[in-house]
Amino acid sequence: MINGAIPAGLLSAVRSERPLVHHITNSVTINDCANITICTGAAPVMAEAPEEVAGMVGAAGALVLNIGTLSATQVEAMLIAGRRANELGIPVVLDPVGVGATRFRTETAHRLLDALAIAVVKGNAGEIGVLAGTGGSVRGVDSGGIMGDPVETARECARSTGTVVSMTGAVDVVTDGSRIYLVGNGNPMMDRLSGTGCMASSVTAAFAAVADDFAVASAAALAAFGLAGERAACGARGPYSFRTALFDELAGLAPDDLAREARIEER
Ligand SMILES: Nc1ncnc2c1ncn2[C@@H]1O[C@H](COP(=O)(O)OP(=O)(O)O)[C@@H](O)[C@H]1O
Ligand SMILES: Cc1ncsc1CCOP(=O)(O)O
Ligand SMILES: [Mg+2]
Repeated sequence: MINGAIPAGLLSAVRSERPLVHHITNSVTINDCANITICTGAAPVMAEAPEEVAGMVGAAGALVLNIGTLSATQVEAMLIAGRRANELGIPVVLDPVGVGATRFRTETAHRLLDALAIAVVKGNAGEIGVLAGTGGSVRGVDSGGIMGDPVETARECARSTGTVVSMTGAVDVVTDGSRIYLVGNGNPMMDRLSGTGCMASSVTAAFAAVADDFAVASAAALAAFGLAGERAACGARGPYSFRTALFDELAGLAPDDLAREARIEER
């Protein structure tokens, strides 16, 4: 297990620095992403007009590119914002929502990975399997699973893309291609809501904004989000009361709680 003081320190840093997290994201979960960013302790802004994204990202601590409801104009905006973020050294988190489901999504994900220095790719197992080229299936935005070993899939994706890969699931796998972190926090209720994957990217970006090590930041973010999910599940009557509790529990999560209850195993 990695020492809980590490994720706890990052959560404290998010709360004290309150970084701005610029999102170019989908129209389904955009409000959830804004609010989970606030509950983490950071500040969200959603801006996607090509005319303003370079200006906006200049004030940000991290940039999220989420391809959930893509359009050609959004791709243009992602490239402009991503290039400016790279010039300024601002970490970029790519959420390749539904990659593999259509040619447009797959081509766009590869185009972003080729054109930009992406710090973290955060996706579900199917999405990471597609990007790794090792076999993954995606139906709509849902993972249909992967061929082979999850750790090897994530590692291959990290190596082929040159990014930190954060692959979510019952146990999250985070790797930079050499180090492997397995995050055990979370609850199956998180899989019964649309948007928990997108929110995981927002939380990851908030942590990346205050970190130098994006693999550790990604694992810490998933531990914090997963721990909020564990606590939220306790009193929930179903997916929607769980959803409300998920925001409340993350907002109320103290760094000391995370220090004690984060379950991040280094392989
Ligand atoms: N069965 C599960 N047990 C615990 N946590 C889960 C489970 N399924 C998903 N999660 C958590 O829910 C979040 C979203 O993951 P996932 O469902 O894989 O993403 P997506 O919504 O992109 O398909 C992650 O933080 C992950 O750890
Ligand atoms: C349902 C849906 N359709 C396009 S984007 C989106 C949300 C996907 O969110 P998540 O991957 O976090 O469940
Ligand atoms: Mg997703």
